This record gives sequence, structure tokens and C-alpha cells, in this order.
Amino acid sequence: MAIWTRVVCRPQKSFLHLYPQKIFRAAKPMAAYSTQPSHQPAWLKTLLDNKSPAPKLYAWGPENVDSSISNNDNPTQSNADDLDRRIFILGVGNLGRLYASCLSMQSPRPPITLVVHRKELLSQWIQSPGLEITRLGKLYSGKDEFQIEWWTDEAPTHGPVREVAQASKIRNLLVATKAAAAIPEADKLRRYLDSGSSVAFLQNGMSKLWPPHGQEYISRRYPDNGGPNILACVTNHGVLSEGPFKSLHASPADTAIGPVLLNNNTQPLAASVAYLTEAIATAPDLNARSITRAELWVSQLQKLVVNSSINPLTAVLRCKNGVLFEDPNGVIAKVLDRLLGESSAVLQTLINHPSTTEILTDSTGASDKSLDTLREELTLRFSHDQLRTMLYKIGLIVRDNTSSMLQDARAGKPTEIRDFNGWLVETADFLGTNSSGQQLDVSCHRDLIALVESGAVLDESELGKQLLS
Ligand SMILES: CC(C)(CO)[C@@H](O)C(=O)[O-]
Repeated sequence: MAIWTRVVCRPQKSFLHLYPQKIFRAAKPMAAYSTQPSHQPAWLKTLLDNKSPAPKLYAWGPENVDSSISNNDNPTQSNADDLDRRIFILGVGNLGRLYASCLSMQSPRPPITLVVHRKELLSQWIQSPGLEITRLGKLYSGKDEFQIEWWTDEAPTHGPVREVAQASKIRNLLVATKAAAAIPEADKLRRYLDSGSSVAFLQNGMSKLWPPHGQEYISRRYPDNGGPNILACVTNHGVLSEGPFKSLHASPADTAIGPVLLNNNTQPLAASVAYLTEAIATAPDLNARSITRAELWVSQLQKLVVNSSINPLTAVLRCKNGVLFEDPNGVIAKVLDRLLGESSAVLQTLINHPSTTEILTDSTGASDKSLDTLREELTLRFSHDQLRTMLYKIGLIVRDNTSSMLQDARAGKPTEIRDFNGWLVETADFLGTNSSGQQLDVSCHRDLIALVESGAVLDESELGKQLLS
């Protein structure tokens, strides 16, 4: 059995240089930005309207679908020490595979459980060589390094009957599902999460759990201050699916991890926060770093600009990322400029809006910078010109990748357009006007959403006609 091995690779191109000087030094508890502070968004209302008790879930393993497999081939996690170290990865798509492979190269290797979303995937895993990732021309594969489970409220009909985490609490969870499934899936697990748990979300887009909606969700679902710690990762790597457990790590880049909502009622903070953050920040080939809460917020905004430009345009044009950046004077460049101009105006307005004062004030705690200086720096960082420079640099790094949205569009799956361009449109609606009192224009983002959602496939000149007229 091949083992995940650490490769000594050539220095990777990194996005780290794109993050200017450390603006934020401290991560303190705080409330943060929300587009609609007084309004319960649809996702939250749907979850909270479901008043059923947290479901009891069974963990099916290969031995529950194939009677020739004994329980010993998939030993169970039974003791508290194992659970303290075990990292559960919910969702085994591209991001799940990337993080699982890198975490399994840690020394010592943490116990890792991959959690698939369909029973058939357990059977497919049994037949497969395990997880495979091609990185820098080398194939890495691992099977015995992982436990694999399917979690459901149905008890297995044969083989051992086990509850998730042996009916105890999950300490470390990575949610690697698509954006739309992330919170609903994590919500189903609330029976197995408490203030000692840390849940890191890997999805692109702005986290839905930034306060106050995150705080409202946690306090309603986990009364008595028993909510888990919420973290998020911003992943810049480009990964391409090549089959159920197989991916190409097409564009090695970097990752950042930071807190969204920490349960400060538990003092000291749960050990899982540092454990999970450290495991990710030091995982081989992930090229990750730990950042503060305010830095995470800004990094998510910056990544949103990338995903709301590259992803939908590659989906509509059916092209690799690099094609978008080939002709700096062409039609695509003009469309990119329209999108960036609209994004810049929305995000600059947001940065200077009273709703973000709290998050920015929080970050000034450990530095001498005034709120005004921070806002000036961020306003410059999110200017049209700086966003263009940033996007073209990232475009170069991820040029060989096929964007996640194009992969979804080709596979006929729902896309994450509502989490990227849709978020910008909603934010513009909330903000209304810019600092000069002009209505924020997001018409190009709106038209692009409509194109992606209608499944349009266009060439460059048709794209220009649709978006530049
Ligand atoms: C960076 C990125 C655009 C690379 O393809 C990635 O975030 C994606 O595909 O979503």
C-alpha cells in the first residue's frame, strides 16, 4: 500500500505576498458585519423552523455494506484520546481530498475519518485504490491512512451498529461540502458537537456564520453557551476532479485558517481550536498559515473577488482559468474590468460602512492604527486597480486549473454563483449607495448570474454583447 509521503518540492508560488503588511494583529471576540442585521436570512429561518431534536446518526463503515470485511479492517475510534486527535472530514470532493492528503502527511499522522455523503461511495471506496492526488507530476495515494464512514439516521441492517463518534463528541471537524450544503450538514451533527468542538468550513465565499447571524444560529441551536468553535479556511489551491476519490492538484498555491466565532464562554478556549488550526497550518503541501479573525474576514472578501470573476466567466466560456488573462486588451479583459469595478465599489462602501466599524475597531486593539487609517488602507487595497493587479497575479498562478464552477457546470451540478456574485448583489442592495450618494451598480454581476443559471455557453464576442452593451 502506497503511503502518503511528504515531498520536498520546489518553492511554490504563493499568494502570501499579495497580502500586504499585517494590518491586523489581534483576534478578540467581536460582532462583525452582516448585510441584514435585523433580518433573519432564508437559510437561518429554514434551519430554525425545523424544531425536531438533533438526530441520532449511525456511522456505517465498509463492514456494513460488504460482509466479507471484518470490523478489524476498519477499527473504530473508541477512546477519548483518539477523538481528541481525530479529524473528521465531511465531504470527499476536491477540497476534502486536498486537505485529507496533506493532513495525512503530517508526522505524527492524525487519525482521519472521511465521511462520504452516499452509501454507494462506501462500496466504491472498497474497490478503489483509495484517495489519489497527482501533484507536481507525482501520484500520491492513501487508503489505510483513513477510516471511511457514511453518516445517516438509518441503523445498519448487518455488521456492527455504531453511533457517530461512538455517541460521544466530535472534537475536530472539517466541512468540505459544497457551500449550499455546508451549514445544513453541520446542523445535523449538533448532537455530536459542543463547546469543546471546532468546526472548520472550507467553502469559498463569505461565511454565513459571521455575527450576528452566526451568533443567533449558535445561541438558538446550542443553548447554555454550548456551541462549537467556528473556523474557516480560505483556499487558493486549484484542484481538478479526476474521479470519485481522485484529483489533480493542478495549481498549488496557499491556504489560510482563522476563527469566525469562538466560544469564549469556555475558558480556557477549547484545545481543539489550537489543535485543528495547527494541524492545518503545518500540513505538508497545504502551504497554510493561521490568521486573525479580522484578517480572515478581509481574506474572504478578497477571495470572493477572485471567485466572482474567474468562476462564472470560465463556466460560461467553458475555458481554463488562464484563458481569461491571455489578452489584456480583449473583450474578456473588459468584462473583468466591469466586474472588478462593481466589486470594488461595493466592497469599498462596505469597508467604510458603520456596520463594519466593530470588526475593524476590534482589529485596531493591539496596534496604534486608528480606525480611519485602517479604513484608508483597506479602501486602497480594494480599489479597482489593486483588485485588478491581485486578480491577474492569481490568474497566473491558477492558469492551468479548471475552476470549481466550470467543473460543476460540466457535471450538471448546481453552481455556487449565489454564494459569490449573489452575495455581492445582496450586499449592494443592503448598502444602497456609495459614499457619494450614487446607487451601487451591480448590473454586470446580475447579468452574469442569469447567464450561469440559464446554463449559457458563449464565445468571447457573444459574452461581450451580453455583458458590455
Ligand atoms: C482559485 C480558483 C478560482 C482556482 O480555480 C478556485 O477557487 C476555484 O476553482 O474555485
